[in-house]
Amino acid sequence: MKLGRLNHVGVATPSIEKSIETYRTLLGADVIGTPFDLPAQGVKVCFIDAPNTQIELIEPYDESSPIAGFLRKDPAGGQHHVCFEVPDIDQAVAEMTANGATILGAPRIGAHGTPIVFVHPRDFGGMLVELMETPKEDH
Ligand SMILES: CC[C@H](C(=O)O)C(=O)SCCNC(=O)CCNC(=O)[C@H](O)C(C)(C)COP(=O)(O)OP(=O)(O)OC[C@H]1O[C@@H](n2cnc3c(N)ncnc32)[C@H](O)[C@@H]1OP(=O)(O)O
Ligand SMILES: [Co+2]
Repeated sequence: MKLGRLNHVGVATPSIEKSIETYRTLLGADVIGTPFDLPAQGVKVCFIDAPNTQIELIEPYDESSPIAGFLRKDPAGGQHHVCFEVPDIDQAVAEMTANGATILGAPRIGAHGTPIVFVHPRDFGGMLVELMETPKEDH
């Protein structure tokens, strides 16, 4: 398995619109596209651009969303996960599992249209890690 770039930092928010305003006003940041829903993942998503990575703003799609649970603990939201790219998600899952990591569920399609998985926070000292297969055009 080869660790790829830091694709994004996931930031939970109760309001993507308000967070966009904050990133624009305080950081002069650009928004990539417009917010979009990922019902299967329970989130509304919008990416903030940065030169070498992105901020992934994530808002609960509904009350069953993992982000709704996160906001119940931290109503203002905050840093939720980091996402690293890997060349082959299945190989990464197999190797990490063999090394004792707890992979949360089977790979599914994430916000960039490629397979993703999450690794339990306890494997990384309390940090939720997402692995995302590098888009083919970026190989
Ligand atoms: C997929 C679309 C998009 C993309 O990039 O493509 C996204 O990134 S969507 C992101 C939203 N989706 C997910 O987060 C899916 C993975 N998350 C989960 O499976 C759960 O949220 C899980 C397992 C991390 C926690 O769920 P659980 O119901 O167990 O929540 P608890 O509140 O009971 O927490 C248990 C334990 O984990 C700690 N925890 C929870 N969330 C986080 C977090 N974001 N970062 C770090 N730690 C977290 C929580 O504090 C508890 O710790 P404990 O020591 O047991 O008190
Ligand atoms: Co993510």
